[in-house]
Amino acid sequence: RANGEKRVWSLNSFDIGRPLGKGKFGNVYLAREKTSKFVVALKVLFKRAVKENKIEHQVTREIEIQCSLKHPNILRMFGYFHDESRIYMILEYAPKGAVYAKLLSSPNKRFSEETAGAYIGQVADALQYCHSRNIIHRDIKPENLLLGVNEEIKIADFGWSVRNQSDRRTTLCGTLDYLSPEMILGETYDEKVDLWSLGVLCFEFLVGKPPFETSNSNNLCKNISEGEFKIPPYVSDDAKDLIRRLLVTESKYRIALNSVLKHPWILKHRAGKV
Ligand SMILES: O=C(O)Cn1ncc2ncnc(NCCc3cnc(NC(=O)Nc4cccc(Cl)c4)s3)c21
Repeated sequence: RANGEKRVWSLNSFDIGRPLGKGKFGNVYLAREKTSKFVVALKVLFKRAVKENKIEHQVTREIEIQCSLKHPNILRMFGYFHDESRIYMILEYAPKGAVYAKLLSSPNKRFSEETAGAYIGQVADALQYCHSRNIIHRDIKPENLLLGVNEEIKIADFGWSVRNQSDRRTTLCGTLDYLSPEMILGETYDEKVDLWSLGVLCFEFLVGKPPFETSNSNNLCKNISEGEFKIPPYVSDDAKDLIRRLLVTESKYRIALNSVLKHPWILKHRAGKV
């Protein structure tokens, strides 16, 4: 809209297409806005499920945060609306789907150094943008990364993002693999938790599994808080160096994002090396 006034949306503004993904709180559908023919992804959340899980505050915070973010590597949220039983998020459509699916279908279930380097550089770019706005994502993992029309990374699902204060009230669900030591230990934390997750993501892209994976979960917490991990020999020395600078248990010693963006391994695989 020219003067940016908030348009009021409703379900009959859209033609609904095939389901794109299924979630615990509701599904995502391909959709097309009737007048503009603009294609979007429509995430539907059931109000009852949101209420039962006491995550209304997370949904409102996500909408507030994601509508304010505009970056090529962050999935846009164009708006939202609700009816008596559901909340709808109007999202940018990522035509090349989930990074997670691409990782599973890659040879040896891992990416080449070129692909991994390009993706990690784009995630670092998007995180630098978020942190400059005092926003911590807190849930960086392959499941929350999508791919745009040119295979560019789109960080999605700010359901766990917060403004920069430690908010330990929300019990974290889903995989613990990506949790930083300070979060595991319930200490106060800051945006450096995203750096830890970036290190876990880099490891998983290059190795095909997260660094602290073990059979039973209490060892997992021990391994994470002690930061013990082994990087296989086929990983390049540059990539090993970056992983080791990100997976540092003491958060204040983790490499800063602007140094990540200047790291030799990232510069080598940056598209166009801008
Ligand atoms: O592979 C897929 O995911 C399917 N897919 N394929 C293409 C594609 N293009 C765009 N979006 C897709 N999926 C939606 C991604 C999301 C973005 N933002 C979200 N936010 C959210 O879920 N919030 C939320 C949920 C439950 C509770 C709470 Cl508190 C908050 S989900 C797409």
